Amino acid sequence: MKAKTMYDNVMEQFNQVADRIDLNENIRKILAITNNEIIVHFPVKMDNGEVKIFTGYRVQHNNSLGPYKGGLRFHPSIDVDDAKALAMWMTWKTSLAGLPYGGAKGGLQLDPRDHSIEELERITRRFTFALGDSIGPEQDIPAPDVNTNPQTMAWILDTYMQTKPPADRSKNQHVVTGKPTGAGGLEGRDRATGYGVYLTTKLMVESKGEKLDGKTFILQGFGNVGQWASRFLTEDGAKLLSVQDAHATLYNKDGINVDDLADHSKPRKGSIKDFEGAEEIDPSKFFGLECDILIPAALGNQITADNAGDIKAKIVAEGANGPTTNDGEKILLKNGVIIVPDILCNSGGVTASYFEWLQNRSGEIYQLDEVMERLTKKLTQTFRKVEDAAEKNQTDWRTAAYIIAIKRIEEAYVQRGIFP
Ligand SMILES: NC(=O)C1=CN([C@@H]2O[C@H](COP(=O)(O)OP(=O)(O)OC[C@H]3O[C@@H](n4cnc5c(N)ncnc54)[C@H](O)[C@@H]3O)[C@@H](O)[C@H]2O)C=CC1
Ligand SMILES: O=C(O)CCC(=O)C(=O)O
Repeated sequence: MKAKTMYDNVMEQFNQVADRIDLNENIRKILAITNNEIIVHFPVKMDNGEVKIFTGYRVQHNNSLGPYKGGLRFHPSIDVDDAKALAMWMTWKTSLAGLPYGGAKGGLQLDPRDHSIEELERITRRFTFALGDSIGPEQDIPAPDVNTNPQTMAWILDTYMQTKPPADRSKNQHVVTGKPTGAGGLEGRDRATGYGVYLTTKLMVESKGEKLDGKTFILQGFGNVGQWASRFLTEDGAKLLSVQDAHATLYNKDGINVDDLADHSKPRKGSIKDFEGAEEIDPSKFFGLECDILIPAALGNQITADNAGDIKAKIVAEGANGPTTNDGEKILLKNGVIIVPDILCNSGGVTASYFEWLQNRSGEIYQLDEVMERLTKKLTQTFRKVEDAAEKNQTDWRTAAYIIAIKRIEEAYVQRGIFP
């Protein structure tokens, strides 16, 4: 049987909740489709003079609550189906967080490790040009995701601005978020997603009447999200036993030092391989390691029916988007594992992006301490909303989060008088 894709999973999740809340039939039809699926092909000259054709995607799922919002990833596996799933998750995430945004996602089918920095800049600029006014500060606002970063956002901003008349250029700073701070970015956006993973994990541990201090965790993905999440968690007393990335799986029963591992991986294009502060183990052992908390912070479809039964952790905190398949989730829930769902767990990133967008729109500059304070308040509120909905509906946390997110969109359509 063909394995389910991320899109199959997100549709199944949506349909289950739509049935459960008896979602208005017309709104159900709208939310089941993506508004726009943009595919662009464009040529770029490589360093050796050869011209290569690249394929880029931007899928805009729904904008009933505000402009489309979501990241861009550069990865060989991204295709229109993945972008559709990731865009839908963004719609639920922004709605759950109470932000004035819809959902989008996109990216380029390439491996950045195959390109020089100069090639990546030319590719990003041509991609931006090809997207044209499909993106825009009040239309669709990209942000970093897998293998993209503040530099990528700065190239997009600069290219987009050049397509506008000189007098209008500075009005377009909020066409992307996650920019470098010198180019209008927000202090704290770099750590915001990882901070949210940390905070929601801590709140979940505490809601079980326990303390984070002394808990052990294992981490998949040591990029932006994984590094910041593990830094905050270890600073608050948790112990990092194992890290897996695309290149290696590390283990140390006495704990892995996050800053040392970050210093090791930085000059190695992000790879954790050959780190001396831990032993390298067989990657297939990772999910079955003894620990209290598992944090998937890499790609989707990692926890499946094949490995969910091995998982010893009692909490799975989804830093990644869509890391758990629906079949994997059923096994986890049956085994009493609590899942902090992606649309809650990793929503610190888009919440901070909203602060960045507001900062650019208002001409203000927010300080790091006020950003972290606002982020903490907003994430805690969202966490409590999901906790209450899980209790009230006697259901798991993902279903509870979806109920809140989808009902908010339904309410918007109904109040606008479209589908009474
Ligand atoms: N950057 C952000 O602000 C946000 C990111 N996310 C999600 O978090 C996840 C990670 O994103 P970032 O940290 O930004 O990406 P990143 O590009 O900084 O890091 C990705 C990490 O995943 C690892 N990885 C890739 N393939 C793997 C594999 N097959 N097995 C194990 N590890 C693998 C890489 O080696 C790297 O350590 C993604 O699912 C992304 O959609 C969610 C919300 C916001
Ligand atoms: O910061 C943003 O706008 C979106 C980040 C993102 O792609 C995500 O939350 O999955």
